[in-house]
Amino acid sequence: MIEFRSVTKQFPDGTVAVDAFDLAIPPRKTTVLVGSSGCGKTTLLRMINRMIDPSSGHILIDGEDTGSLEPVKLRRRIGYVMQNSGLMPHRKVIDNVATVPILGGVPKKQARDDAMKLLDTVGLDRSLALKYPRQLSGGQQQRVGVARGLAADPNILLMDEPFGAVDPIVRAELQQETIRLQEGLGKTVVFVTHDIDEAFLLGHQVVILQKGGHIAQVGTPAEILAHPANDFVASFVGADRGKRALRIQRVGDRDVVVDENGTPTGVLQP
Ligand SMILES: Nc1ncnc2c1ncn2[C@@H]1O[C@H](COP(=O)(O)OP(=O)(O)OP(=O)(O)O)[C@@H](O)[C@H]1O
Repeated sequence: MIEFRSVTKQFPDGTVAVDAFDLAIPPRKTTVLVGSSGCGKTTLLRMINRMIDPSSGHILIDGEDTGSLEPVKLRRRIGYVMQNSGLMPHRKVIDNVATVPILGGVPKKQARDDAMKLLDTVGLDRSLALKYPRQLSGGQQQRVGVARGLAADPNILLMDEPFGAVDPIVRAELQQETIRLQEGLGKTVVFVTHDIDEAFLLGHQVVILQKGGHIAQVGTPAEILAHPANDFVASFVGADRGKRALRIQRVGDRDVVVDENGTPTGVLQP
């Protein structure tokens, strides 16, 4: 469990990126922080592993105040995947994945063996291990980024717009992989996106943010769709424009579900 308790971040230039933020992030589930540009998503994510320190308030991981932990050690316990993969361009794929465990004291050979297995886990062919990041496609690089995030076998995986820069087809594949990995490995995933469809697809818990890290609504996708908390949320999820408004159409003896354009999307099961 990760808890934000009245967390505020004011940058030295006076910008208040996050203002008195409270949130409980349940373990072994995916929580998605979603909101438009500049609302404080990345700042919130980076405060979990202390890449950014809060100006006030506390972040607890399993009851332990992260402010009292050594940032470097904390970071080794928490996987981090960023947009554009953030890979080291002059290191081979295998070394990109194995570096953090080696820094953490795992013998080199074992770290490389583990890294090979992680390539399997994220659906990459082992033949890519000796290539350099620039020799891989954008989607493959993101998979390496995920493998690297998992390399220290962290309980928590932070993912900052990890699929923002890949094309829609690869993005859909990577989203499905993320669901599969989260379910299979039981990690606590905190995922940042500005895409509400991605948030609803991946999130067990979805947090809709407004500027200053203010929470507009927290809930499951179903709860948010069923009862948007206010006009901002209704607009953000598209409910005010009739988006996602499915209707039932009787066809003979069956009920067909149609979308806002009247296009059939499925058949209701008895
Ligand atoms: N180092 C910094 N110094 C000053 N202001 C900053 C700094 N980092 C972020 N900010 C400001 O804090 C606010 C929140 O930024 P943050 O990057 O957390 O937003 P975001 O929701 O992740 O945006 P995006 O989706 O564009 O990445 C913005 O107004 C941003 O300009």
